[in-house]
Amino acid sequence: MYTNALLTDLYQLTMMQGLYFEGKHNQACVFDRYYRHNPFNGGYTVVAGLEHLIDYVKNIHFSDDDLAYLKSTGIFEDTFLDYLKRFHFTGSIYAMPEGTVAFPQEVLLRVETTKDESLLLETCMSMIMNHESLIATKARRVRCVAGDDTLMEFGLRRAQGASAGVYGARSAMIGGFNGTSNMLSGAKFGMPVMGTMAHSWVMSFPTELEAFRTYAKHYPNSLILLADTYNTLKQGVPDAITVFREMKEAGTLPSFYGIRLDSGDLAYLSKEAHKMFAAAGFPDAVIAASNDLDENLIAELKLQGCAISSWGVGTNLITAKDSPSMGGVFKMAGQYEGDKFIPKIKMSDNAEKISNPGRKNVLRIYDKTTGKMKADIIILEGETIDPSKDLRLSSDKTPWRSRIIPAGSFTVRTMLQPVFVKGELVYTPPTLKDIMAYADQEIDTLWPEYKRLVNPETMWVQRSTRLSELRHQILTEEAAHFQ
Ligand SMILES: Nc1ncnc2c1ncn2[C@@H]1O[C@H](COP(=O)(O)OP(=O)(O)OP(=O)(O)O)[C@@H](O)[C@H]1O
Ligand SMILES: O=P(O)(O)OC[C@H]1O[C@H](OP(=O)(O)OP(=O)(O)O)[C@H](O)[C@@H]1O
Ligand SMILES: O=C(O)c1cccnc1
Repeated sequence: MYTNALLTDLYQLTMMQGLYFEGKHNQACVFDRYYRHNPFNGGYTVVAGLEHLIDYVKNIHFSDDDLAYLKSTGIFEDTFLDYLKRFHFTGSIYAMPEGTVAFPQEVLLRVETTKDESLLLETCMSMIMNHESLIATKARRVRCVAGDDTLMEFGLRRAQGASAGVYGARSAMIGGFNGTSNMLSGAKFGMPVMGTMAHSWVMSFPTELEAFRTYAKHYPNSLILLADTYNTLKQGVPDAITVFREMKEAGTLPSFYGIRLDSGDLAYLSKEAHKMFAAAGFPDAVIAASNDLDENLIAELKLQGCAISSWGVGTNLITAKDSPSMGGVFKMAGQYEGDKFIPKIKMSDNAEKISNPGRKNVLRIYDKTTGKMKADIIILEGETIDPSKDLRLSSDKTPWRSRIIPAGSFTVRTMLQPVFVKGELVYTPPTLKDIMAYADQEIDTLWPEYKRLVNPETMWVQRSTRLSELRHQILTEEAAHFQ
């Protein structure tokens, strides 16, 4: 059987082999994972994927089949393959917990291990965290406009593969969805599964009314009838009312019942349907909607006064259609030469792309009274901020915008938590329920200005003075080589 050890790019393995023969594969180093822009032109990113990542790192090893395949390529030598037989993760990983809100340039995850382990992990680690954070962020944008409405993830059939569907559904929960139609996600992650019926069910019976009655007979407690197969207002809603009335008379009408609309003008149809339900004595009939929805359309439908309180969101969420990739990167921040740690940067003509050197963490500053976030400061590990002293925020990018946060008015939180230490898993992943509750609290730490869909405020993120100085010093030294 092939394993996830092969879920990587060829160049990682060729570099690993090269370093092995150069005797450098065991060199200790530090890599950071961060991203440069929030997806969807948004004001934040919701971190997700850590549980998946832990599972991947814990289990990483090369099977006999993996090794046989590597040999068959003709690229890898037996001595290196022998070494890979014993490969497992021996390093340390520090990460922001799933559900955390994060911002560009911040270290979301720091890996301290050997060169070869860092190389092997990079591709899969980036894939997992980029994908799951992207979908969790999209879902959170939907939640932010949906208020307390029910959000159902319906995307599996349009997902780009099984893994994207399964882990995407989990990420949607971290972003604030209530459930999914995806059964494997439900089974694997203990998520609530939800669903209605397809047009094919309605079309399988001589009449829509018969289709509704039969469904109600089998599923009297979960009764959302698809009302748009033929004519929503002239037939679908009246047929639904007939079934609700029959159930009410029989004393079997459940507390949660209603219809789903999947085409036409969802605002108009939902308002008309609600009026018809109310006139028939069913004012609490739920109106669910689906049809290529996303956060923008839901916001627009709400502006139009729609009577929808349950939303099925598929394609646009599971594929993150309007921002389909997250550009998170994994860059070396330093390496040990003997016992000495040498911080490193990746140079670029584009100032934004120059990486931050050193072993870093992120300190988050909250207003003590409101609990809202004020800023993030990227620090060199070990640096502290004393909340009993004034804090001066001053970015080296925009020094003229400096400001003081008065002593005693703020709290400080360290964002990266130890996950693996020297190969040992030291972190107990929270349950999905706990992650969801934490993710809700996290988004509440942002003022609405950071959450709006269009042109949100940019969170204040700066380097500490020591980090800025170190970066400047390395940049100056590197630049001197090209004078
Ligand atoms: N009131 C509305 N305002 C804005 N967009 C809407 C409104 N009602 C529906 N939409 C959206 O417009 C898009 C097109 O919907 P429409 O039902 O016209 O096309 P359709 O999906 O091709 O329908 P059908 O299944 O009948 O062919 C969908 O994304 C839908 O969610
Ligand atoms: O529109 P999305 O956000 O992607 O949500 C999922 C869609 O999948 C279903 O349609 P489909 O036409 O695949 O099947 P159906 O016959 O059940 O309507 C459902 O009715 C939604 O329209
Ligand atoms: O249960 C539903 O209504 C459903 C599930 C998947 C896709 N579309 C709709």
